[in-house]
Amino acid sequence: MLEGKGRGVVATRDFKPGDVVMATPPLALVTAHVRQRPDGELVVDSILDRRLYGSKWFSVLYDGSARSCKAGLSYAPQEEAAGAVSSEPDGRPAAPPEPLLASTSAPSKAAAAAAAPKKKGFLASRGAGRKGAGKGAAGAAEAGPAVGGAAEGAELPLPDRREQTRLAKVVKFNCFGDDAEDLAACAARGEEPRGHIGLWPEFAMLNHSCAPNTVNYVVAGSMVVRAVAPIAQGEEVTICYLGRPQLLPFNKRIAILSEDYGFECNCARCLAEQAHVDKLDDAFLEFHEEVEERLGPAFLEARALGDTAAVEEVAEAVAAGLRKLYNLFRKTLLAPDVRQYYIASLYDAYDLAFSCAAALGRGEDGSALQACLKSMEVVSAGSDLHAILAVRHHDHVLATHGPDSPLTALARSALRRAYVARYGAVSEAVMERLVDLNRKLHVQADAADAEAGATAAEADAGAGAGDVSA
Ligand SMILES: C[S@@+](CC[C@H](N)C(=O)[O-])C[C@H]1O[C@@H](n2cnc3c(N)ncnc32)[C@H](O)[C@@H]1O
Repeated sequence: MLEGKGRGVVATRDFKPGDVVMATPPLALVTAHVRQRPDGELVVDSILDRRLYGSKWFSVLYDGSARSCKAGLSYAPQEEAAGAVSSEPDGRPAAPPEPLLASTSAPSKAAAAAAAPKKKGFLASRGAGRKGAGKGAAGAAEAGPAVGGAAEGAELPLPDRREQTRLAKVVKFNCFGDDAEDLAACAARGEEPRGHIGLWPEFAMLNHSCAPNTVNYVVAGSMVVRAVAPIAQGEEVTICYLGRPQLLPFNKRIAILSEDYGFECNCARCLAEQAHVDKLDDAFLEFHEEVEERLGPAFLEARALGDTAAVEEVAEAVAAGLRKLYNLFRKTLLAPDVRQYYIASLYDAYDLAFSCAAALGRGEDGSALQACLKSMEVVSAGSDLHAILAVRHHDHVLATHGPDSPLTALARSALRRAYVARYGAVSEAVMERLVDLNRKLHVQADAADAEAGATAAEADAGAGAGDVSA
């Protein structure tokens, strides 16, 4: 039990960055094609179909009520024989269930009715926060039989409506999903990455921080949680529930966590940002709004129209806003760690600076890259974005300063730190392979971005809307 948080996970020994803190199989798992994230209701259906609600986990997992957060857990990790997953006491299948493909199952009426409204509340809907997360079923090509799971529970009667409602809430508050596994690692293993959503009960015991000390992702159906900072014995192990919104200012993060998860975030980052915002004279929150509501949409429109002058205007406004805030940071003598939290919460502004530089054909924006990379190290170490930004930053510094520069050596160390946090202490050869795959991924993503811009511009030109030069 942790003050104000219900139950949580506490380290029973010291961990260093890259160490695996937890690797645990799912109780239920639904997969889909890459870039699609199945709906959480399919997890409810999978649990009902396979009679997995017989698991003891359903009597102890958080269901949104304060009472359920206090239920005692008699969980003791099983001694694992040669890595086998043993299970019987908690009703978990002896082997991880075969994932149910989203395309094989249409939600049952009962479960759909019982499931909570499809809003953002599924932990999964925030996942690792990639753009374009799809909901709903996968393409049929992958369809396969829904097998495995709960043969031993097949005699269980279906739960009544009230119990089904609770089950849907347990899924809502405890499941996790993403629109892909780690793309580079999948490519290295020759696997097709897949969108997924599932319930990993031990993992669901982890509480949230906006600057967590671990990163998590799915490997072959299991949830892997890796330390991204030193974790001392007795310290709480935290994950981030937010995905991409993790990079928003504290007021937005707090609102999402309160609305979707019903708690007030008191993590070190939220407290630090909140405590200092008065000193910044509202300039920080106003600039963020300006980027979100005016400059971001103006950039997209200008890029689609190929209006270079308008892109330039946006670039200048973003640069001026960031300069002004830096001066304020300096004047108000924000401590470096607090300043770093603010910089992380200005991620969208740096992202826009990148996009403007790319649309104007200027290549990488070195200072924006550095700020983004530092932000990742501080609040989102080991994330997929961290791995990609570390490569971009390294390649930019190498191209600008050459292989013998001390700056290139520093960039190389930052790259190594990112890869250790995400993939563990892998050999140089494996790291090189992963770096190369991530490099290709970001080149592809940039090309797709540019193409999207060009397509929009062509559509506009077709409608007689203007000059397509970008
Ligand atoms: C997936 S559960 C995590 C485990 C939970 N503490 C329990 O006892 O089952 C998510 C819920 O834990 C609580 N929680 C998680 N992180 C928290 C935090 N940083 N501060 C307060 N409550 C938190 C909230 O009630 C949240 O909805």
